[in-house]
Amino acid sequence: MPKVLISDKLSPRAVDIFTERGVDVDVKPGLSPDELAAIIGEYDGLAIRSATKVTRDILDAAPNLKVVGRAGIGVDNVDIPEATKRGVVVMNTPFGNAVTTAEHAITMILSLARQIPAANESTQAGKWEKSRFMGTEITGKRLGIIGCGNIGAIVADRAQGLKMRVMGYDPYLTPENATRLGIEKVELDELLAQADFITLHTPLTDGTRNIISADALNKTKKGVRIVNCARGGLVDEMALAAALGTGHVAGAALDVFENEPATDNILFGMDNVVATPHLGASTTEAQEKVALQVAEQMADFLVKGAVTNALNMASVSAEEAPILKPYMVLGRQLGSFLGQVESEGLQSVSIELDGKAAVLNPEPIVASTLAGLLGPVMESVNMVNAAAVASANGIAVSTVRHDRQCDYETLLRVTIKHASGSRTIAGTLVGGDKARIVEVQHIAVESDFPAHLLYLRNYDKPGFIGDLGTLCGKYGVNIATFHLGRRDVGGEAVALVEIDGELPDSMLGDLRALKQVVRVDALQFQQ
Ligand SMILES: NC(=O)C1=CN([C@@H]2O[C@H](COP(=O)(O)OP(=O)(O)OC[C@H]3O[C@@H](n4cnc5c(N)ncnc54)[C@H](O)[C@@H]3O)[C@@H](O)[C@H]2O)C=CC1
Ligand SMILES: O=C(O)C(=O)COP(=O)(O)O
Repeated sequence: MPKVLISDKLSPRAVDIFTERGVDVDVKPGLSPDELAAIIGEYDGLAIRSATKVTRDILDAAPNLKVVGRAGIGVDNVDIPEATKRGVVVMNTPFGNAVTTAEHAITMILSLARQIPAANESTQAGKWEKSRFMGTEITGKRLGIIGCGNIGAIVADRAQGLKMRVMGYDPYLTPENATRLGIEKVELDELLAQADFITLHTPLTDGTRNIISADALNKTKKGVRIVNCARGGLVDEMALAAALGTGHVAGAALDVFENEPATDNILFGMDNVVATPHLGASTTEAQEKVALQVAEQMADFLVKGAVTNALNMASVSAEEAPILKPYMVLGRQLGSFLGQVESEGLQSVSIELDGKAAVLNPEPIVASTLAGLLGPVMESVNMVNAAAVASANGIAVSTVRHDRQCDYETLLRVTIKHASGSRTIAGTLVGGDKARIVEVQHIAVESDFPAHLLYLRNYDKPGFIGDLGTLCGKYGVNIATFHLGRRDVGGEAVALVEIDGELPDSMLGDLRALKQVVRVDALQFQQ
């Protein structure tokens, strides 16, 4: 039974879902990095929020880890490139807390406009400072949204309800979507120059880090108010503190900080700052949704092979997973055949899909084929990282889905080009789910993918089968099945010989010495 660790505070619904779906689960929030590293080795899955940092060190200590599930949106606390290298799927729940976070941003805008937190504190202290807390109306004010994705779009909708004029900066926002969302699409400088309120809703990436820098703040309108419910690193905190100090920025509301937990920060204690402890996603409703969703996604992956909302792998739905599985196995075995025969100097691989295979989601089939192909040569290659490993090694990958008449209900052909030539193999599914070779080097020959298979290239000359049989007898190797194919009479031929057990090394030399034999490979296939 797969085993998952929940290392942050998740709704208990997650535990119920894991258990119902056949996954063992331990709940240990608040572990230090060392404590997590000490136990992560025993788990197949890790469910987190933003507190757990899934660093390279944690991944190094997690040889059995297959999936990291983020109950939430931002995954900047996960080293995704390192996870991908190790074949660990990283998934998030991209929608579950979006509404709640957008509501927090709107709350922050209103809190700033009317100085609610400071007014509350003063009033409860018995001061009644009515004239100190003069506010600003938001109706008709310009709201600049940086990042108009899920959350930004919801903020735009709610802000329009409050009669704000909304403009947005997002390089990936199409003019059509901007019109649909009622957002005036502008460049960053224009937004900075015109907005009365600026709210940030981008992920933290190299492209967005410090997007609100000292320079950007210099371009803003005097009296601007800034809201950040996205990620701490988006705003240069020193520059913001300086701009608040001079009064150029009238107020800032921050849910997220450069260093979290933020127990000490240059912005704390300033009059015009509202701060919350990364509460954007913290409502009962949102936490139920993300916990339930992450547990469903992780359990479906670990138990059924379904991939949903993965950031480093193509999606495979729970319905698709059982349909795709035999095709993925066929791809893996065909890839493995070629990878075992030709491991050096791979330049390109082409994967052709015919018949039923051509109408399926090709990405998982291609990923599985690449994993089979590269597995014999490179350590720790799997479906998650195979495409990245191929690309990192300069291997060009192409996929062709044929829409044509085909002799087989399904045909998958894998062709590799390498330093000294090319190789190709094709296979089908017998009875809908049993992988079978039907061609090697364009020579028709049929075989399953048994645990031990001898692949011989020979010349079609009398005596070959007798010599092979004699050698098998001499070494005590039992032949289970024997398949022959040839290009033409007396010409190039292929033999695929299933044997019971491993081929003795010394027999390989004797086989290669047979006069009709061009090459021999002893192949093994995962069953
Ligand atoms: N405070 C909290 O508790 C929460 C914070 N978040 C944060 O909010 C962020 C946004 O979440 P979603 O809207 O769901 O993500 P999303 O992926 O739907 O939207 C992000 C948008 O940012 C845009 N973007 C990317 N680079 C940009 C750039 N350089 N300039 C302007 N726009 C850029 C993208 O095109 C995209 O439209 C998350 O990445 C997460 O860090 C999310 C949930 C809760
Ligand atoms: O979903 C996100 O990106 C968040 O920032 C929410 O963080 P949390 O799950 O509350 O630690």
